[in-house]
Amino acid sequence: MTRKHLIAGNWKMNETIPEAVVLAQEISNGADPATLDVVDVAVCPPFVDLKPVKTVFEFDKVNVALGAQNVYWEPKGAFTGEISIPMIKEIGCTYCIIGHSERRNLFGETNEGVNLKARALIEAGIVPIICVGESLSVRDEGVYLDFVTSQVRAAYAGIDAEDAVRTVVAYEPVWAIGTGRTATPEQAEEVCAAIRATLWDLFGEETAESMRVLYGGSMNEGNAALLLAEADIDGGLIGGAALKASSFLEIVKAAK
Ligand SMILES: O=C(CO)COP(=O)(O)O
Repeated sequence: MTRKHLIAGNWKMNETIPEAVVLAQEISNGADPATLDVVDVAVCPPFVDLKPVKTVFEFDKVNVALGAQNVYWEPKGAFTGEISIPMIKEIGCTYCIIGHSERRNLFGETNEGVNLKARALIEAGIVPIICVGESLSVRDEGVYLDFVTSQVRAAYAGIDAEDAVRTVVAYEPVWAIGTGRTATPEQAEEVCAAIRATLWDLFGEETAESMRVLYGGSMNEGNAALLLAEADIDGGLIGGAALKASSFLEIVKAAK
């Protein structure tokens, strides 16, 4: 089964609107249209940057999709400070990251919340990028496969194969995020393969084999090709290296 690679840039809490416009323009100017036909590419800027970034890509007619970094599952109402799925949909998001370890660890996001978000996004036709990954202490205890696969099972509770096929999983070991300490291709593949085995168990072979499992954590232009060559790694969720257009585009090229 050949799966189209997806390279998604998670800009995290970086880039004011003018900075975001410059970065989007650099990506747009540097992107090779032929590569964008064979690799799915998305950027996930902060909420306030979504519209300006969208405008750049639309004006340049460049095939880069837009994603949000978080969302709330209720459609509207008294939820001060939250952003709804209809809002990100209207602005043009086709992806939404959920369950990022920074949200889980710093903002109390739970497996249950991730599941509610996944279901609401699927319902709205937006692709959730469901993040899972273990901390260093969990890895050192040797129970990381159990930990990560139970995060996957919790995220997909009540979701059937027909809907699961429209989702993406991102394996992001917490110890590799922003640390420069990338998982080796073998370490990343071991967990991504275990995630796929879990998806197989939940949804059957055909669905599991057609779903994309990304790796994220200090992925850059120097290590992307080897990570992306692994059988169960279908793309990358890029943090720091996504903030420099040339690095991001090198990773996109490596995903061809
Ligand atoms: O958290 C990440 C993407 O969501 C990875 O971040 P870094 O690429 O900066 O390690």
